[in-house]
Amino acid sequence: MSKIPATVITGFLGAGKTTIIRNMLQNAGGRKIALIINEFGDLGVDGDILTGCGIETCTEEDVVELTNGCICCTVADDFIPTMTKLLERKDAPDHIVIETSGLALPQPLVAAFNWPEVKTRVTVDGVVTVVDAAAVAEGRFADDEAKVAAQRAADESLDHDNPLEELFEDQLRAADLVVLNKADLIDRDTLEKVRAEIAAKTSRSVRTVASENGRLPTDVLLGMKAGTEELIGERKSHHEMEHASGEPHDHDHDEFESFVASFGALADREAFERRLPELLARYDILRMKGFADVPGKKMRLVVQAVGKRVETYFDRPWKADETRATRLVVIGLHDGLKRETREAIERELGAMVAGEARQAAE
Ligand SMILES: Nc1nc2c(ncn2[C@@H]2O[C@H](COP(=O)(O)OP(=O)(O)OP(=O)(O)O)[C@@H](O)[C@H]2O)c(=O)[nH]1
Repeated sequence: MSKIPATVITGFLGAGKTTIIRNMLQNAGGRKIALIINEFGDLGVDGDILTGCGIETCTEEDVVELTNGCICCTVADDFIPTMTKLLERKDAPDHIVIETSGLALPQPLVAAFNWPEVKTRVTVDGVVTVVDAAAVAEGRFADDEAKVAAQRAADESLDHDNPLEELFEDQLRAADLVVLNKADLIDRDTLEKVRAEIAAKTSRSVRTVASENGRLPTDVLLGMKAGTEELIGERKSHHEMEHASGEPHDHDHDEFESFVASFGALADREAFERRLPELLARYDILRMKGFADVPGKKMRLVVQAVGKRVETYFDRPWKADETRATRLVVIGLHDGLKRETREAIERELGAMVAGEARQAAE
C-alpha cells in the first residue's frame, strides 16, 4: 500500500499560511485534500475562514481543527489520535495538509511521522515555510546587532534570546521549500535582499519561491516527495540543540500570550480600520484576527491584522444559530500583554468598536 503524502505548512503568525492553503484548495486539480489546522488562540479563526470560503473541496468534513494548544506540544494527545482517525476513514484522502500555528516548532510535529501508528501509512511530502517577506524586510524578526551589543556591554547578565528570531530560524531550518509571500508589498531589490537573508539562515540549499497573496501553482507546493520525517533529525531547533548540550529548556510558548476580546456590534467599520493600526503599534501586538458584527449587514466581517497592517472583508452570511458579535483574538509577546495591558487594550478596543473613540477624537 503506498503511503499518503502529508505537507506541513508552517511560518510565523500572519505570514499567509491560510491564504496559501485557500489558494491551493481552489486549484486542487481533483486531489482530495484533508486539512488539519492548528492555531494559537481560542477562536478557531483559520478553520472557520476556510470552511466559510465556499470552495467545494473545503467542507467542514475535510477540515479538522486542533484547538487544544500548539500542535508541537500536543503531538501525542492530539495530533496522533487525529491522524489515526483520519486514516481510519473509508474514503482516505489523496493528500493531507497540516497548517501549524504561527508559533509552532515544526520539528516535533515532523518527527511524529516516525511514530509506528503513522509511519506505515503516511510520509511527509515536504515542509513549506511561509515567510512574510515585507516583515523580514522591515527587520521584524532580527535583533538589531548593535543594540544587543550595547545592552550586553551594559549588563552582562542580560538574557538576549529573541523569541521571535529563534522561532523564525527554527521554522526556516525545517523547510523543504520557503515561500517568500507578500512580495506585492516590496520592490524587486528588497525581495532579493530578503532572499539572501533567508538563504543565510538556512544552512542547506533550500528552494525559495516568491508569491503574492499566496498564489502559487499547487504542483509547486505538493508532490515534493521529500520524506522529511527521515531528515528532520538533521534540522534541529534551538530548543533541541540546547537540550542536546545539556541545558534543559521547556518549549511551552511562555514567551507569547493571547486572549479573546468580545464586544457587541461594530459601529463604524471605516473609523475602526483607520484607528486600529495606531493601537496595534502602541501595544506591540503581533497579530489580531476575528470577526465583527456590522449592523444592517447579513455578512460577517473578517478582521485581520499583522503587525500594524489591517485588512477587513465580508466572508459569509451569519448562520441562523450563530450569535452575532465582534470577537477578536489578540496575540503578543508575554511581557507585552500583562494583565493591566490586556485590560487597557480591551477597554480601548471596546470603545473603538462602539464608535466612542471616533467621537472623542472628532
Ligand atoms: N498584501 C498581502 N497580504 C497578504 C498576502 N498573503 C496574506 N496576506 C494577508 O495577511 C493576513 C494574514 O494572512 P493569513 O493567511 O491569515 O496568515 P496565517 O499565516 O494563516 O496567519 P496565522 O494563522 O494567524 O499565523 C491576511 O490579512 C491576508 O489577507 C500577500 O501576499 N500580500
